[in-house]
Amino acid sequence: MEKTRQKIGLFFGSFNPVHIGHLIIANYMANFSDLDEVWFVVSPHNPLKQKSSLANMYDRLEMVNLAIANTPCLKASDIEFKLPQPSYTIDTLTHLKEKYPSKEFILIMGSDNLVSFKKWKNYEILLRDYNIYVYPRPEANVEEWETHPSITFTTTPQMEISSTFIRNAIKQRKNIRFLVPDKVIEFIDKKNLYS
Ligand SMILES: Nc1ncnc2c1ncn2[C@@H]1O[C@H](COP(=O)(O)OP(=O)(O)OP(=O)(O)O)[C@@H](O)[C@H]1O
Ligand SMILES: O=C(O)c1ccc[n+]([C@@H]2O[C@H](COP(=O)([O-])O)[C@@H](O)[C@H]2O)c1
Repeated sequence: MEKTRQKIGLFFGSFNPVHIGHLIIANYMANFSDLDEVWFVVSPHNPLKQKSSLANMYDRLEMVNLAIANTPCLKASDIEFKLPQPSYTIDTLTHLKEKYPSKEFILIMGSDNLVSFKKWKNYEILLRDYNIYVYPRPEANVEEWETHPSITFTTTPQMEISSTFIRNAIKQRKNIRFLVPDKVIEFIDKKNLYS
């Protein structure tokens, strides 16, 4: 019997650091959609973001790995570490498609990303060649994309925190337990990150 292509959802981010907002989305998509796996693609440098208070990419990758340990449907990818920076999603997807020809890659993004999507490099090609699963984020007006054939809107539980909030909380010596997995907190403490 012919095996269907494995469907991989790609969740791109700085993960500076990874938090339960990211983890809830990734695990939900891997379990409650037609995706087989979700890969966290750690971006060394987001083309639309400032570099200040950005932890080293290897530390960010390690924090993702600690967070998803023992969860086979979730993986971390360092594919962008070897590509020219800043990392443009279209280039990463082209590279992944060549490296894993038997897999189908689907982009996962929050509706907030869709609002600024026209600023992304070659966004028309992205839409032509890939499917995108969009999950809801607050106050994002995505009306113009609602009937696009490459875009599927999903429902996911929402947890409104951000890495910025976590970094600020650490700076103010607040307790971030339950917002970030314990193993990641231990790593942040050990490496003295964001303080
Ligand atoms: N609480 C959350 N729930 C769902 N998605 C989120 C949440 N926080 C961030 N995301 C999304 O996850 C992806 C990766 O996020 P990123 O690493 O930039 O984290 P962030 O929390 O938005 O970071 P920062 O506060 O540093 O800008 C982005 O597409 C972002 O929109
Ligand atoms: O390819 C682009 O032009 C592009 C522009 C902005 C963002 N991205 C990707 O989207 C990811 C999430 O973006 P953000 O701003 O929500 O953190 C980021 O890590 C990049 O991989 C990609």
